[in-house]
Amino acid sequence: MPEKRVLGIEGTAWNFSAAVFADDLVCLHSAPYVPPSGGIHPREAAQHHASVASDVIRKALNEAGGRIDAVAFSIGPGLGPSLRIAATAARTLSLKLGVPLIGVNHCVAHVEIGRWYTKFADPIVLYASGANTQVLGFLNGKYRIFGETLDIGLGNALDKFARSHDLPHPGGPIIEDLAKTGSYIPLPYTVKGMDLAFSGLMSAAKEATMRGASMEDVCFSFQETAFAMCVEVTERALAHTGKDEVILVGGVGANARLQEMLGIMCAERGAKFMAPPRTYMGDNGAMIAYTGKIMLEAGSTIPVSDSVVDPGFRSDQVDVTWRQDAGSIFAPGQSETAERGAEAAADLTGTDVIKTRMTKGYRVPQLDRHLITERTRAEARSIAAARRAGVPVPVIRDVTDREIVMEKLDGDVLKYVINPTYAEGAGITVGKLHKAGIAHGDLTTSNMIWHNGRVYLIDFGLAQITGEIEQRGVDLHVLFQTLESTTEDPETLKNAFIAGYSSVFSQACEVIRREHEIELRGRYL
Ligand SMILES: C[C@@H](O)[C@H](NC(=O)OP(=O)(O)OC[C@H]1O[C@@H](n2cnc3c(N)ncnc32)[C@H](O)[C@@H]1O)C(=O)O
Ligand SMILES: [Fe+2]
Repeated sequence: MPEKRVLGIEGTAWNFSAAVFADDLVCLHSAPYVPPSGGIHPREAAQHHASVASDVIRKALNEAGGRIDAVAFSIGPGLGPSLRIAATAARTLSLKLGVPLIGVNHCVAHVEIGRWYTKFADPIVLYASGANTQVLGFLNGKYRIFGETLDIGLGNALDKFARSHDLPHPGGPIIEDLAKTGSYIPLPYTVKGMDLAFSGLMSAAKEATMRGASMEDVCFSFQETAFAMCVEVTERALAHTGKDEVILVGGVGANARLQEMLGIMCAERGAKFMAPPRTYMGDNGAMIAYTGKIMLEAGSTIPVSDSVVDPGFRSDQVDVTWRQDAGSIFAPGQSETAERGAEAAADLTGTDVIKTRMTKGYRVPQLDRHLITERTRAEARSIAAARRAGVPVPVIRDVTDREIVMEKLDGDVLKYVINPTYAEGAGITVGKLHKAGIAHGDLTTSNMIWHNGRVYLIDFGLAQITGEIEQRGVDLHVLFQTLESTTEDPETLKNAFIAGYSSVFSQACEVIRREHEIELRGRYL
């Protein structure tokens, strides 16, 4: 049987693009919209798309020649007016040619073109684009989001900063160029568990230039800070899932420094790293054509009546019908004598645990030193405070610049053995912690140990002593995301956790409400 040929149409934002995979040839044609001034204007972008659509599509079809078996298009997420132009073109062609229609999730298409190019079967994906920044991994039929931006996408943060200095859109590539001759100045580094935030960094970058720092230095430091945040979260997802491949996709992925940093992180961990070339990195029709093709082979077509665009369509909502594998879930059991997490190594050979924070070759030395010392100190302070408040945590014996010596706990790590009883126990422990005014900052099941009938918390490296509801909400959000991305029945476990949490903490309702808000905020808007 000849290979299926699918026309893919992309038009979510700045690029109107169409492609067909025809045997070994990728017939790809694009017409980018370049705003005359300022950022992307949704209505103008849509007008641009409407004016180039038939020409771009005709070119791709002509080059491919012959039959087309289906028409695929980006159904979301993206800018409403632009999405509708591409959808209308796709519906019209599907009816005219009498072939099925396929609605492709744009984010998942970024992932799939990356998998196609790299041939990596089950990678952790850093997807960094204008509107989105997510760390994804496949598990049981869905791409799970391990971490994502809680405010704006990394590309938008770079573009907005560039625009505030009257640089043309898109700012990302210009910043990359300016950064080449810059030096490091400290800017805010925001990682909350597995999630990221960029708007504070962008504002601080603007302020730094207003105070007289050079554009080169600020661009360099903006990149170093933002990219280190992304790489850190990617490494956390690798450590948590035990996967051993990483790919980088999305427009910001074209950045050579980001590629270099991910490459260094992977080399240090013994993982494989690859990124597709620029053509397939930013928005393009080939990613829709390819994803459309594998969706067609899996039977995932839609009637025209179901082809309404969804500007808020999330990557984790997609049923990945075309992957038969389960996706690996957990790191294989670690050794009895040493454990290596994303940022620290624990020596378990003695009667105590010695936790040492590791230098990361992907970070500039100043940032590396700063993060290591800060986190070691903060961790020791928070563990001591938690202990005083009666929260189950290990006893601390000694602290240096990068080392903490603490009591060794025998027991099961919840990541491997979670059940409703343990989840309720986790709720009680976290409730006590939050009541004591401490937010953990990295509340995953890897950091919980069932010991003597209670859940003990470890790894306070990102903890904060704070009265804020927000930080507690982020804690629950990180935990719930972990349960969703790594367990079969997250709802039961969440409910058990909430029961325990509410039994010891009077502000539980307020925090749970805030967690819902945070989840909504993380969505593409
Ligand atoms: C929903 C969809 O419309 C959206 N697409 C999107 O944002 O376009 P994409 O082509 O994936 O990414 C564009 C972003 O990628 C940035 N970019 C491009 N080249 C860059 C470079 N060399 N360094 C840094 N950023 C770069 C641009 O500044 C811009 O912010 C998305 O995937 O979120
Ligand atoms: Fe995109």
